[in-house]
Amino acid sequence: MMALIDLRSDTVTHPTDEMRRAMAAAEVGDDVFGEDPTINALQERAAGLMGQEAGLLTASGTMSNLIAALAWCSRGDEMIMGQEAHMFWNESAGPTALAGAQIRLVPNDVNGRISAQDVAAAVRDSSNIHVPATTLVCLENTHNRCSGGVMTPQDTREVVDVAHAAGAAVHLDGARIFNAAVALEVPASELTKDVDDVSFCLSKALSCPVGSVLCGSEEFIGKARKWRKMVGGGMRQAGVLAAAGLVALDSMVERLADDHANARRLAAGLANIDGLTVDEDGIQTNIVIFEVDREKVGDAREVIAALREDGVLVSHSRDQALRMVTHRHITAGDVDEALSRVNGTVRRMA
Ligand SMILES: Cc1ncc(COP(=O)(O)O)c(CN[C@H](C(=O)O)[C@H](C)O)c1O
Repeated sequence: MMALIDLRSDTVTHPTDEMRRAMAAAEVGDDVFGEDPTINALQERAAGLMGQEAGLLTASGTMSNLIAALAWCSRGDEMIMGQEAHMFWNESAGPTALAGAQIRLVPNDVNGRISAQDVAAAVRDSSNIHVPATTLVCLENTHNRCSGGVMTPQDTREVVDVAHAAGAAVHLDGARIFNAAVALEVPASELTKDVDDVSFCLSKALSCPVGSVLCGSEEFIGKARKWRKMVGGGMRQAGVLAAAGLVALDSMVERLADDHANARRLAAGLANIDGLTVDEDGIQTNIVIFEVDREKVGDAREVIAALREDGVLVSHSRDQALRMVTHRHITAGDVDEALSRVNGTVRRMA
């Protein structure tokens, strides 16, 4: 039985042995009372890395993003985000359904950035009784549906300045913020200190089993903690999870460069397969989105099924586009083997 090569997402990563040891040994307490010492240590460490005052452990990136919408938006407000945002495509309309905020989409560029000009043009004049107030602008760095593209500190500051001038807060969906920091060779805080709050995922490329950390001002985190409780996110002895997060922040950030090198290797190989199209120069981090020629190869979802038969797991991005994501379980050798299998699959289908 050939070993599966799982390139669906970096969410498939398993905790390291060091994480498991730390989880078993973690000091714990009741976090609803704020008494779990390991969670408190993680939240403090995370806030420092983000250049923010405080942090809050959440169950997922989706929960973090929802809590940010609940904390910043009132019912009937409007929040701006990119048309390819994860918060728009993959979070079950939570910000609208539960925060009661209308979503206003602006264009993402090829790297997933939204421009200060487009945000300025989208901000509403709520002095008009017909018009909702724009109270939140959401950024995403790196960008999932835009091939892991990164925003620089300058890109971020330009949008923050426009949002603040309009009286709106800025939430950064930083699920993969450490991938951006490593790709840009800057401290993560350079990408996060100017926004009003930021969430990053422990459970993706950092390889923890669960969790994200939402960071912001003391005042914001105080509100966020109550919203988290309301959505059922209050936790008890979750220091066993936070312990993995502390190990991740110590040992799993620098190695992200390996994932980025493997993503570039993957893209270079895919570019050489007739019937597939990929923007090799656009690969900045660990996500590779590529197009499948419908006439030459077939329907994208049929290709996913055929690749699974040949031992390669990939995810669907949009239309004829598929997505591969590198992570700690994927070596350069796995990339080469996956490319060989993909080539065989594509030739079999053509
Ligand atoms: C930018 C961004 N923000 C938020 C989330 C949500 O994180 P979780 O709720 O899965 O922890 C994700 C997860 N992304 C997952 C993936 O990439 O496989 C799926 C698509 O939901 C994300 O990519």
